[in-house]
Amino acid sequence: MKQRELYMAQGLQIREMGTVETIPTLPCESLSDGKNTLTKFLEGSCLSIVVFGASGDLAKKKTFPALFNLFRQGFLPSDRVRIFGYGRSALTDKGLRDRLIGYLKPAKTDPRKDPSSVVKEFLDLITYISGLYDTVDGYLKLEHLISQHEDLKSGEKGQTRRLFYFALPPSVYPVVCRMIKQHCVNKRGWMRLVVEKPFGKDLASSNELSDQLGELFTEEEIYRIDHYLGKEIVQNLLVMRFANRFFLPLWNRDSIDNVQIVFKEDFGTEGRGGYFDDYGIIRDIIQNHLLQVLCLVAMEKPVSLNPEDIRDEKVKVLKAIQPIRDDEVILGQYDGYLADPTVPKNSKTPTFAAIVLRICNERWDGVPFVMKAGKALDTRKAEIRVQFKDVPGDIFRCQKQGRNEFVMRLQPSEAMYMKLVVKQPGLEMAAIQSELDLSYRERYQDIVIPEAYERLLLDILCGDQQHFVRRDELRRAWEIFTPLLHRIDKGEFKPLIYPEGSRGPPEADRLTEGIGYVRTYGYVWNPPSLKAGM
Ligand SMILES: NC(=O)C1=CN([C@@H]2O[C@H](COP(=O)(O)OP(=O)(O)OC[C@H]3O[C@@H](n4cnc5c(N)ncnc54)[C@H](OP(=O)(O)O)[C@@H]3O)[C@@H](O)[C@H]2O)C=CC1
Ligand SMILES: O=C1O[C@H](COP(=O)(O)O)[C@@H](O)[C@H](O)[C@H]1O
Repeated sequence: MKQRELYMAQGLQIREMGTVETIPTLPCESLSDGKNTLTKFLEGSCLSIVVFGASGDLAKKKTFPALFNLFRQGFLPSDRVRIFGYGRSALTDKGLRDRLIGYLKPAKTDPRKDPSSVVKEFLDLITYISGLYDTVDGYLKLEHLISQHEDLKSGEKGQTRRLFYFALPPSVYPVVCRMIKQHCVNKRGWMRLVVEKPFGKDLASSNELSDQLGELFTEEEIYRIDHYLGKEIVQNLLVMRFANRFFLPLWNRDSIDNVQIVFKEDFGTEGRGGYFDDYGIIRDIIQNHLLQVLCLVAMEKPVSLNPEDIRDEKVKVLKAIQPIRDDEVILGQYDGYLADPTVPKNSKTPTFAAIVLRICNERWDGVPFVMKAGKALDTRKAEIRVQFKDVPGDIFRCQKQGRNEFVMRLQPSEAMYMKLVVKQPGLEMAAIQSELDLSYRERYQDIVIPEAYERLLLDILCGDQQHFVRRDELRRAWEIFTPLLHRIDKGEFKPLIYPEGSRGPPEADRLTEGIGYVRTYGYVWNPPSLKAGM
């Protein structure tokens, strides 16, 4: 059972006419076929979680905090779970725990009296193993400690579960996989491997990595994590699109003019310049996070909620994407990027890109999808903006007001809102633009939205691969971008320099206007959820 099912079990909080009322929810089928229930999950056998690269940035900022959140909600019972951090760094258990403590935030609503005791209980579950990735010793020690834990909790013959999380640079994946296969295979239950993006640098390297992993482990054992698939609004796309009658006839080329999928960060590479410069914004954000979002925006209705049926539909969208046109690519690099000491002085790596993707199928032919991502821009946000066509026979002359738009804001402050034209209140018969707003912070005041990693880790424990990238999806995603990436790598496209804190190169705005996007002028809506302190 997932957090959403827990909410259902508890009864939704609804607010009406200023009152708060709890209504029992109607019996509701699990949102995903074959998903394990909480009972089944909690009754599960003993669990060992191994975090490779435990000393690193991702581990401390995302992996361990997500595990902590699952722990404090009761998903990782301390009588069955042990967490092993593994890395080359010479750390002790205490050394690792001290590193993590500042990143573990007990929720204000935690039922336990002393939040620091929850943190301590969690930290006590962690053992650190210092070892190399390519030699046997560390893995033998790891296997010994896991087996010891399993024997203690499950007896010598009981079922066990092993989860290996790769918070590591992908270059190390193959050797770690080989070592796990040789020394740490679970002979008494399942084992699952979680690998982080980037899965390769281009089609060839990604295929090679997939082959290397595929020789050792089955597709069912490999979870390619893309944390955008764990974000609330991204998970809502499927429900929003296919459970609402009024979207069904509109969601196509007849009504939609263009779609923008945008990622902006208001800070630069911040010490990750060494990694970033090798990859650039297309490999870091567009080829994975934004493309996954595009799939969910554009795919056909799957025949069921079975993860394979959903991923089949995503692959079909990817297969229908046309080669990228040179005149539909704008690259940028922020002024100041080269000042990062970890970035080579003559780097031409793009920190900004706007790219038009075109899907050649019956639903989307002629509708441009603009993928825009950049670092060191004017704001931090990620959103999907669907712009509708002009109303034919415009008797109110409302086209001057701007077009209908449906915006899904992934962050900050999750929201979905519709920009539409209404009568200006008053005596005059005038049309003005307004909005219908579902700001999550206002609407779901008592609900804490889970972090993406927390949700995805729970999916892994439940064996649900719906929100993970399948091998054929990955291959097709690289096929789309590899020709462009190779030409960028050869220096055939030069990034335009843009000031830090700006919207990016003005050429990108001209590109979006060129493909038909009409900006709304004279009216800026400031959603309440953004005013409230983000
Ligand atoms: N940081 C982030 O915000 C995000 C990261 N990712 C992905 O997660 C993975 C880990 O990222 P992150 O934690 O930032 O990476 P780090 O650079 O912090 O590396 C993690 C750990 O891996 C070990 N390591 C680093 N370089 C090497 C190397 N060349 N050979 C062997 N071991 C090495 C180090 O541990 P030790 O020396 O102790 O062994 C290090 O602490 C990467 O694939 C990254 O792309 C994905 C999304 C976001
Ligand atoms: O994968 C990555 O994502 C982060 C942005 O994640 P978000 O959840 O904060 O939107 C980005 O900063 C990083 O460069 C990239 O590797």
